Order: sequence, then C-alpha cells, then structure tokens
Amino acid sequence: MAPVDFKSTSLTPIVISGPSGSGKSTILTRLFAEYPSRFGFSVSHTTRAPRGTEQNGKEYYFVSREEFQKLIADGGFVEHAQFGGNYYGTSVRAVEEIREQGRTCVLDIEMEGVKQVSNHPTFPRPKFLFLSPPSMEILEQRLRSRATDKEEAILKRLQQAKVEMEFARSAEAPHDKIVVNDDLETAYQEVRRFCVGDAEPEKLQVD
Ligand SMILES: Nc1ncnc2c1ncn2[C@@H]1O[C@H](COP(=O)(O)OP(=O)(O)OP(=O)(O)O)[C@@H](O)[C@H]1O
Repeated sequence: MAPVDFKSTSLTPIVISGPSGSGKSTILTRLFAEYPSRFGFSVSHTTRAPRGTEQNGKEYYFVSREEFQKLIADGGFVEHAQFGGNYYGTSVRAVEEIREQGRTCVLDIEMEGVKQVSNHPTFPRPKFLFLSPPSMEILEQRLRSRATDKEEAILKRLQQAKVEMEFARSAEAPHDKIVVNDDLETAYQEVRRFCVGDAEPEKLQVD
C-alpha cells in the first residue's frame, strides 16, 4: 500500500452542513458512489445503548457518561451534543483514523457542531461547505414530498432551517463555500468541485 501523505490537502476533512432537507444525503450519496475510495465518515461516540446488531467501533463507539465527560474535559471531541438525554460526538481520534486510511473525512453536522469545530482550540481547520435550499418554500415542498416526517417534525425542521440560514449569512459563519441546491445536477457539480477539484470520477454514475 502507498504511504499515506499526511500533508496532502486532499486529506483535509470536509464539513458539510445545511438545513434538514437541503439535500446533503442526496449529494453525498452520489459523491461517495463516484469516488468510492476517496471519502470516509468517522465513527461517532455515544452514551446511548447499542440497538439490535450494532457493534462497538462500527456504527458508534459506545461509552459511559463518565468516559464521555472525561473525553470532553480532555478536549477529545471535535464537536459534541446532547439529544434525547444521550450524548453524541465526533472525536478528534475518529477523524484522524479516516486520514490514516488515506481518505478524506466528511463530517455531516448541524449548526452547533459547525460552531464547535470552527472554534476548536487545537483541531486543524477543515473545509466548510454549506448546502442551502433555493428558498424556504421549496425546502418545505421537499420535506413534504420526502414524506419521512410527521407535520410537527416538518414545522420544527422549517423553524430550525430559518436559524441555520441566518447563521450561514452571519459574519460568524466559517463556510468557505455556499452551494444553492436548486437544480440538483448543477449543485452536485459545484459540491464535487469543492470536494475533489478536477479529479475524474473513479466510477461513472449509472442511472
Ligand atoms: N435539487 C433538488 N431538486 C429536487 N429535489 C431535491 C433536490 N435535492 C434534494 N431533493 C430531495 O429533497 C429531499 C431532501 O433531501 P435529503 O434527504 O438529501 O436532505 P438532507 O439535507 O440530507 O436532510 P436531513 O438533514 O434531514 O438528512 C429528498 O426527498 C431529495 O430527493
């Protein structure tokens, strides 16, 4: 195996954020399919119990609250948050592991996580990409036609989307690029260029 080039800028982690429904999964799925050996998602830590066939180190690193809190105190997280009474976080180590595999770590995280990453005292600055819906009306249509959420959840997501869009426009936002996901093909090509530059796809998309 070729030695890993730790200085290579193509291995700089990429943070992708944007409101729920802006198209992050759609675009990342295609990017990973076209460049299957280039990217990786880090394995997150959680204090919730494993479900079903979930394995430690695969879906998550399952740790106790004490272990999680110790890692926070040691500056071991790039970002972390609490949802539904459990902690979730991305450790510095988990991001490094992706680089050690010679892959670019992609972090799909929400606004509070983006703030933490960009203000982290020691973690090297990643590349920040914000995926924006063309308008709130279109975002609402997409969330409704995705048909994965109940009405209450859709309204919550739309409310949160307003906050995220305001943050993206603020001086505090760290984004290196904002891609407006209007026409999917155009948006995909812009994201692809941001993430891989001129590199040819490893695999051509078969529709
Ligand atoms: N450019 C586009 N034009 C039309 N529909 C789109 C476009 N981009 C994405 N969609 C559709 O919008 C919906 C939301 O996209 P997706 O699930 O990828 O969003 P997401 O940002 O990953 O959301 P979440 O953060 O909730 O996971 C999906 O049904 C997807 O097919």
